Amino acid sequence: APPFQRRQNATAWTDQEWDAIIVGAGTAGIIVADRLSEAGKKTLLLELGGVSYGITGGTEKPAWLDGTDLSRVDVPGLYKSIFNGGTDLLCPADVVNAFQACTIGGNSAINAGLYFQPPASDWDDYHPEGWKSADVKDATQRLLDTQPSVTEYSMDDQYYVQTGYEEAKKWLVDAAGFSDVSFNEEPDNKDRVFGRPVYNYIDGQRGGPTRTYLQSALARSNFRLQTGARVKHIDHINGVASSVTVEMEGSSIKIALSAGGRIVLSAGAIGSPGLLMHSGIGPLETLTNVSAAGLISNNSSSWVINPSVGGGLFDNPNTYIELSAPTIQSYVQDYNNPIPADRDLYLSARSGPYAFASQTSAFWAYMPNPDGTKTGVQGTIDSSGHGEYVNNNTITLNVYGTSGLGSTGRVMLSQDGNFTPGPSSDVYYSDPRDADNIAKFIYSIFQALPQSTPDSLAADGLTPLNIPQNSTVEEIRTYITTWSEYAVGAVQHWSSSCRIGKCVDTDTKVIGTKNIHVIDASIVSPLTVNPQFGVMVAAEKGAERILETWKSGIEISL
Ligand SMILES: Cc1cc2nc3c(=O)[nH]c(=O)nc-3n(C[C@H](O)[C@H](O)[C@H](O)COP(=O)(O)OP(=O)(O)OC[C@H]3O[C@@H](n4cnc5c(N)ncnc54)[C@H](O)[C@@H]3O)c2cc1C
Repeated sequence: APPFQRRQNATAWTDQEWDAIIVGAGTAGIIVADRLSEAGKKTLLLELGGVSYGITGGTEKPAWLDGTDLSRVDVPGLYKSIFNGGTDLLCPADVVNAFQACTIGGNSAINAGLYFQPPASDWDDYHPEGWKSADVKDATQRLLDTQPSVTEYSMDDQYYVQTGYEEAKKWLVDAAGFSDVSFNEEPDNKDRVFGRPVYNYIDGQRGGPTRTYLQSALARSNFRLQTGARVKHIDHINGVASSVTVEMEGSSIKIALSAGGRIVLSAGAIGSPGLLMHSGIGPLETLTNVSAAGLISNNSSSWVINPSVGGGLFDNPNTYIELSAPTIQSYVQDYNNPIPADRDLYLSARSGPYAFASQTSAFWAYMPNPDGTKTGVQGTIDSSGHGEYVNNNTITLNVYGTSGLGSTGRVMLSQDGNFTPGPSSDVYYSDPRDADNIAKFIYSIFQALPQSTPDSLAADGLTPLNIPQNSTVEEIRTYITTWSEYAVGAVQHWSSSCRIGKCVDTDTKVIGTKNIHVIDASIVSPLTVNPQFGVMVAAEKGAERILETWKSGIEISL
């Protein structure tokens, strides 16, 4: 049994009634469960996956970690190896049609750990009253107090693998005029800024809610984490939930809520809308289709019709730009066979190239729109090439579109009879303005590079290999919107599919229901930065809202 089973509430948990049932021990779910259990609520956290970090009992690891208490999850430098498969950490195919983690910590157990505080404008411009930057200020502070953001991740305070950083700085700061900033000191400044990435690592290892919030929750006797428990649907009548139906080891069981109890879905931006739809909560047409297959247990007269469930699904459109310079020395962290000196530096001192996920710099800008709005763009520079461009002098710049984009899709259920939730095909570039803005941005920063072509590389400075430096805006636009190994790939930053003010109210309660909440990436609008920091703020704020409405004695009766 994993070590955590010793402390928590362990007796006959399936026969008990719970004040709060949280579905998904991921990035947001762990935080919500910790805060509700801290407030005295009897809290059950259900996770379909299993162990991940060494601290949870995770043992998946390369041989060079044998004899340590680390799993692959703990070592930041093993981040990219997740894309090679062969792991129990990822979601089974019938859970979500996307590349996502199903394990303790959710995607925070497999992500790169980039941990950027969203600028205040993300809350002020894109979220409703009650969720403006002033409203989430305390939640943000609680988050930072529990899980700091760090720029110095290598425990010896050195930076490694820096040739790409140096060249990028020459390009963007010296030639293009971006400001060189410390992102943690100026989180609100995201217009033409360049700097070193910041991460949620702790003492040279992966951090995140599993290392922080989950540990405090596990020390409480009114809390239980149950792994291997897949929630199939919520049992409710007209939005008043009484239990959840869970599949465990092949059998189906019902776990009951206590009177006045709450269900919180934290199954991720694809999973949570999917679970609502499977429970008879969502757009009428979807419910009708699922129901025709016999998959919704409650009668149509007790459904909750909410057309915004699954609507507005967002992911960053991205393009890889391969960049070469004579001064660049690329670096790839190897899963099985690290360079011995780098391995020893990590094992003995949590330092060196394995102490980070290989992003050496990041930058942001906004593109102004004629209607006064602005479209965010982000660049992240990695330590090695990609695809066909993997020689020693090559690094990869990943350019994303971020906040203010117009393109969104929705969570759809598969038509193969399983009704597996996944993204619709119009997530990327369905609004032509997005591709225009991103192409114009790439064009503008290319103007600050030395003149070069892929066949005649610049003698000094960076040469783009897959998109020529002298491309026109139109050529860049075509490149970024045409599928290739470098363009129109999913970043897997799914969000915004059950937004605050549309799908859930400002207390995170699903509109039309009495005691069913969603708190995860679903409720957050597209952010200027990588999503996890904002998702964690939403978890702190969402838990605060739930406790507030609980305190004020809003009665829930059947
Ligand atoms: C490869 C990768 C790299 C990334 N890198 C970064 C990064 O560096 N920085 C950043 O900010 N963001 C990054 N992201 C995105 C970020 O990790 C996610 O946006 C964030 O973790 C989402 O949190 P969440 O709480 O919404 O869901 P998740 O963390 O996905 O949690 C959902 C949980 O619910 C569980 N679950 C789902 N369905 C059920 C069910 N039916 N029953 C029980 N449990 C269920 C899942 O197993 C999972 O544990 C990355 C994502 C990926 C995939």
